[in-house]
Amino acid sequence: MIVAQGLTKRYGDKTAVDSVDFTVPSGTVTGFLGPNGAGKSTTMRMILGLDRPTAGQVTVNGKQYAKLAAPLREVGALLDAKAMHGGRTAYNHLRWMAASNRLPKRRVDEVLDLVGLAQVAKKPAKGFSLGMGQRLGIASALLGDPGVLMFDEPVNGLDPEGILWIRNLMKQLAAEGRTVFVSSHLMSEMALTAEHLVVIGRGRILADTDMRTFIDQNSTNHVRVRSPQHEALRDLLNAEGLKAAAESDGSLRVEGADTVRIGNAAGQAGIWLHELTLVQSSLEEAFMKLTADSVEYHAGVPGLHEPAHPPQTGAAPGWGPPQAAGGWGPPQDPSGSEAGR
Ligand SMILES: Nc1ncnc2c1ncn2[C@@H]1O[C@H](COP(=O)(O)OP(=O)(O)OP(=O)(O)O)[C@@H](O)[C@H]1O
Repeated sequence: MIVAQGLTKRYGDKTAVDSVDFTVPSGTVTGFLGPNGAGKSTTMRMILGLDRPTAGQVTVNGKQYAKLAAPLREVGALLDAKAMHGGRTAYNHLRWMAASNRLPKRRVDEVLDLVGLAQVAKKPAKGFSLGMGQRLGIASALLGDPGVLMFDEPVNGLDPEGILWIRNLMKQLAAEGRTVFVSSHLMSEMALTAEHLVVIGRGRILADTDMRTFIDQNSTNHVRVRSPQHEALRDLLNAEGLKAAAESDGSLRVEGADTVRIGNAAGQAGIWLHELTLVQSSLEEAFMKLTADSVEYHAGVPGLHEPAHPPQTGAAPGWGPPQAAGGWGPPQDPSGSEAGR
C-alpha cells in the first residue's frame, strides 16, 4: 500500500505537487491520471525517494522508501525506460541490479523470460527499440518480486501484443494481492486495466475513486435512437420534454431519458425504431470533463488561432484561411526575387 499525506513539492515558485492525500490500495490496479505537467512523475519520484518532499510524506508499506531494508524486494518501478547504460547487455543490466540487492542469478533469467527478452539478453541495450526498452524496464521492476509496483507510461512504445501483455500482467500482479500504481495518458487502455483511479490536476487531487463511480460522476450517458420516421420521432420526444438532437449520422441523441421511456413513447405513437442504444460515457469523456480547467498546455487548432499577420488587402477582418499574398505565413518578397533565400 502507498499512502501520501500532505505531500508537497515546490520547485522555486512552481508548486508541482500541492498537499496531496491519497492511498493506493493493494489487490487492485490503480490508474494515476492527469494532464501534462499535472505532477504525476514528481509524485512517483517522491514515492521512490528520488525527490525529497517540500512538505508532507509518502510511505510504502508504512515506511519511507529510504528506510526500506531491501527496496527492490518491496517496490519495483518503471519510470524511465531509457535509464540504463546503453553499452550493457540486458542480462548484465539486470545482473548488477540483482547483485546489489542480493537477489539470485536465476531471478534474472526468470524475468527475462517473463518479459520476452530471453533471446536478446546478451545484446547491448543501446540497440533496443522503445518497446524492448520498456520490457527491460518492466523486467527491472519485477526483479525483486516486490509487493508494490509502479509504472509510468508502461505501454509507451509497445506494439498491440505488448499492450495486451502488460495489461494482463498488471491485472495478474494485482490479483496476486500486490499494489499496482500505473500512470498513462491512454484512457482507453486505462479503462480496460484499472479499477481504481487517482486523478491529479495542477498538483492537486481531483478524484480518488473507483472507475465506475468516476465515470458516472463526471459524465452523462445518452440514448442513440434511429428511426425511418426521424422527424416524427424528434417531434414526439421534444413534445415529451426530452432534448433530442439530430446527429450527422442520421440518428437522434437523447439526453435525460432511458431506453425504456423512449421505446415506450415511440411504440405508443406507432413510430418504428431501427436502433435504441444506451451509450455509456467513456473514461476519456469523464477525464476531459473533470480536468478541463487543469490543462496547462493547450495545442493550437489549425485554422482556429488568430493569425500573426492578419490579411491586409481585400479581405474582411477576422480569421480565415491562409491568403496567397499578404496573409499568414512567412513574409513574402514582393519582387518575387529568390535572392537571399
Ligand atoms: N526538476 C524540476 N524543476 C523544475 N520544475 C519541475 C521539475 N520537475 C517537474 N517540474 C514541473 O513540475 C510540474 C509537474 O511535472 P511532472 O513531470 O510531475 O508532471 P507529469 O504529470 O508527470 O507530466 P507529463 O504527463 O507531461 O509527464 C511541471 O510544471 C513541471 O514543469
